[in-house]
Amino acid sequence: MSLALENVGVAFGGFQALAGVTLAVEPGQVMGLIGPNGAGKTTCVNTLTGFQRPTTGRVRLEGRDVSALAAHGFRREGVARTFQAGRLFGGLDVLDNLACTGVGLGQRRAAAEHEASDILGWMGISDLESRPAAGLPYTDERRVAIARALMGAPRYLLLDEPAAGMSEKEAADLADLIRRIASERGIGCLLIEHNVGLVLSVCAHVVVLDGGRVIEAGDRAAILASDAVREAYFGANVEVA
Ligand SMILES: Nc1ncnc2c1ncn2[C@@H]1O[C@H](COP(=O)(O)OP(=O)(O)OP(=O)(O)O)[C@@H](O)[C@H]1O
Repeated sequence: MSLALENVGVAFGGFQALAGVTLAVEPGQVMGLIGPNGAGKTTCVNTLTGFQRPTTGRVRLEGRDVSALAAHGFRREGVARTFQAGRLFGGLDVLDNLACTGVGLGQRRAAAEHEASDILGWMGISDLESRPAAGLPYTDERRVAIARALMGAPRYLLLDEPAAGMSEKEAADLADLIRRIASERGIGCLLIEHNVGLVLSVCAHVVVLDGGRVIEAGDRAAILASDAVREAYFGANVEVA
């Protein structure tokens, strides 16, 4: 069981954003995806969620070829994501932001509200229920976007830079939440982050992209020991403590 890219290439005109990328997100685990600016991380997430079609290769969900599925099809099949910007409905309160997603997934309104309330409670942010989304502080907006992605019990959750702009304490709390999403809800998570320390603290397995290619994959120790990773981030011949 996995959500996987199989030898995927993505070209934008003549520009090859991804080339021969193979990776798999497994249920109940948090996988990290790191790499310098422009490495192709967001393009990977877009391809794994139907926002971008692969030019070559395949996207597989539990073994099925879903390369041609549209984004709403991925969501209905249990693949949820968050965006770099929260993308909440500013005019609605927090509960309705979640409930709308449930209704969009085919739930009745009352069931959607019930699930929304449960998720906010599970995350410890029930106090936000009736707050208008437009007025939320940045960190709360991020947390609500994650809560909304949990509607409909997805099997996979792809998080695109969820800790951007957070303090160290807020990022540590977020790390705890992501661990709980995987361990308590059994969801397979893919975490894209510029905060490499956060990724290494949360993820058992990390994939490193550079120039649209996978240059390293492995556990924390393998990533820290990799010359290819050091070179991609800091240039050749730089010692990193
Ligand atoms: N729609 C597009 N059209 C043309 N080029 C694109 C498009 N989307 C992404 N690219 C290019 O593809 C490359 C990979 O972009 P992507 O956003 O996936 O990288 P990233 O690793 O997420 O970068 P960052 O860390 O800066 O967000 C970049 O050079 C980017 O400019």
